[in-house]
Amino acid sequence: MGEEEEQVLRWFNVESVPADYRFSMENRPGQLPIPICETIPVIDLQKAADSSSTSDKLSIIQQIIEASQEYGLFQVINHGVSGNAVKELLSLYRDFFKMPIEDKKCSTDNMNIDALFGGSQGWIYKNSTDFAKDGIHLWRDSIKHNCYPIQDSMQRWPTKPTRYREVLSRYLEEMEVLSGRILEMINQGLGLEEGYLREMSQVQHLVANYYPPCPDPTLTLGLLKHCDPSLITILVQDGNACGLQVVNHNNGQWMGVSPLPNALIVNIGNQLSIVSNGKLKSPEHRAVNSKETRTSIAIFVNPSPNSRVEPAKALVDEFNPPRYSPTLYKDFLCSPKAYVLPS
Ligand SMILES: O=C(O)CCC(=O)C(=O)O
Ligand SMILES: [Fe+2]
Repeated sequence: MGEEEEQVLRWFNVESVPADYRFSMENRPGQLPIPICETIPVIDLQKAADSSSTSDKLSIIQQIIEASQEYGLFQVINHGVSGNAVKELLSLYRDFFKMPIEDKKCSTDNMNIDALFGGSQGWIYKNSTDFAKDGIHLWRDSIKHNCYPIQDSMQRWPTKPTRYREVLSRYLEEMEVLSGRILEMINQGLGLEEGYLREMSQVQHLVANYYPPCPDPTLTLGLLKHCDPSLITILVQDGNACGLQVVNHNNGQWMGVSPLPNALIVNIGNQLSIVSNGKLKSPEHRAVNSKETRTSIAIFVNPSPNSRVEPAKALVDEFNPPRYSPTLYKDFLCSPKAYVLPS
């Protein structure tokens, strides 16, 4: 089937938003675009590279900690991830989502959360028709799978497009380096013992989100309000549309995150909020649609399934009692707490 012919058959190829994609008045974005928050920090990591001075490094650490306290989110530039690896990754998912649905679905039935823990499952592909909140669908397709360890998990990734494994593994190797650097800086900024976050953070999983053009984005949502169940999430986005929004925790208003070319977005997840005993914020965020296609690829850097997640002892004393009780990460991920603000 030619691409044009296939496009005609695709679920989003409609002139107006079908009733079962229209969110209620209180959940839909309503007015769009909403203002971009210009004060979300854009941090230049070049200055934290090995050859830079100690005071430059400390200043970057300070910026990361402040951004994580104030917004729970920041962008990084000069992050060391090869521009070519990013370009190839974006092109890969552009091609992946264009494929016919039979090629995107995993042939293994009964996919579940095990897929994220390297179980025997493959990947989870969701078409917009699979999603429903109160009978309303998200304007999004997505694929999700485990990425750790890269070489093993790769055997269970898609094989179409044929370059899938090669392109993604290259990007993930770079993500391991970048996430290690960022976590190390957060570790230092929080005053945790050396390697504390690195040790608890080896597992990665991936979610790629495809938000097709939408005839009326004021009515629909790409992703509902949530927090990430990770330690940190590193997100790359394709397209110029402003799709990611975060809640301003001072006034509860939505703010747009600027789609900066060549930047990566770093998002503090619930696990890091818990480990830091609430010092770092895990932001509530959502994805809105636009008239243009937008794709985002999120790498979730997680604790291993059997690790016990709790406030770090170094951050707890009689004046700062632990705000969260210990939970095994795999239990947390399957609980209703996984995607909401930690309490
Ligand atoms: O598409 C986006 O910008 C947000 C993606 C996201 O929040 C997620 O995958 O958890
Ligand atoms: Fe998210």
